Amino acid sequence: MSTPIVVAIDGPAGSGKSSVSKAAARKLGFAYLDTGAAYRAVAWHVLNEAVDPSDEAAVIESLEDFGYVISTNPDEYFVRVNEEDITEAIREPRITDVVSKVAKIPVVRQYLSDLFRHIMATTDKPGIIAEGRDITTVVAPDAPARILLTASEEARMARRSAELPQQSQDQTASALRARDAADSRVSDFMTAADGVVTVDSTDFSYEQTIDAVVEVIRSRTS
Ligand SMILES: Nc1ncnc2c1ncn2[C@@H]1O[C@H](COP(=O)(O)OP(=O)(O)O)[C@@H](O)[C@H]1O
Ligand SMILES: Nc1ccn([C@@H]2O[C@H](COP(=O)(O)OP(=O)(O)O)[C@@H](O)[C@H]2O)c(=O)n1
Repeated sequence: MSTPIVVAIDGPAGSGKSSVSKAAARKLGFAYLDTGAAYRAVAWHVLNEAVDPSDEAAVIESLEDFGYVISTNPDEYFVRVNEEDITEAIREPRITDVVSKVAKIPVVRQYLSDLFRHIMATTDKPGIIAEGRDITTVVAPDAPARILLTASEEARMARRSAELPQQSQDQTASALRARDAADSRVSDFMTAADGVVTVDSTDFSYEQTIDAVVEVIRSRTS
């Protein structure tokens, strides 16, 4: 079988990476890899084992029984750890609040980046869209299509608030700001690296953003 086409998409929280990548993958018949889900799953696993997410050695040790499975089918998305379905649980604020702590540990990043490269190389689809914070720069810097998906802070906060009606807008905004600040100390996902195409979705509708991303992918891979 021929080598799959890899599409790398990075950007800050709420820019639309997950929803747009999933929709673009559907349109192109590609697989979809949500890399943030793996960092969230590590955070879930650590809390589930009553490990302190700030204790780097203990977090690293917890990787020994991290039985992680993610679906790359955009029509049937699920995330499991040791056979427990945690698709919904990893979106809870208690996970979002600590995920940056485990994501800044270099051994965790190396472990997950190797896993992502393996998933990308072994997909049975003609291509795979992988999205996160460091896919265009670290995980797949040689991908033929690399996109930085951005949106103004205001737009991103409004979108995330709409998804989290149980939290006040202020709570959602300050959590998002704090996470972006912590994450940007680890990866630069606010400026496009050389060869990375920026798609700014601030003034686009959701459908327009999908079309813009699909257009970049088509132009870079045909
Ligand atoms: N123009 C747009 N582009 C991308 N997403 C949009 C747009 N307008 C509204 N949205 C909504 O904003 C949310 C973005 O969330 P998500 O895809 O999880 O972003 P990220 O993965 O970057 O955190 C989704 O619910 C999406 O439907
Ligand atoms: N490639 C990636 C993807 C996510 N992450 C981490 O994982 C967290 C969750 O990522 P996510 O993509 O689910 O976040 P959202 O932007 O969807 O809220 C981020 O806040 C980062 O700490 C990372 O470090 N590198």
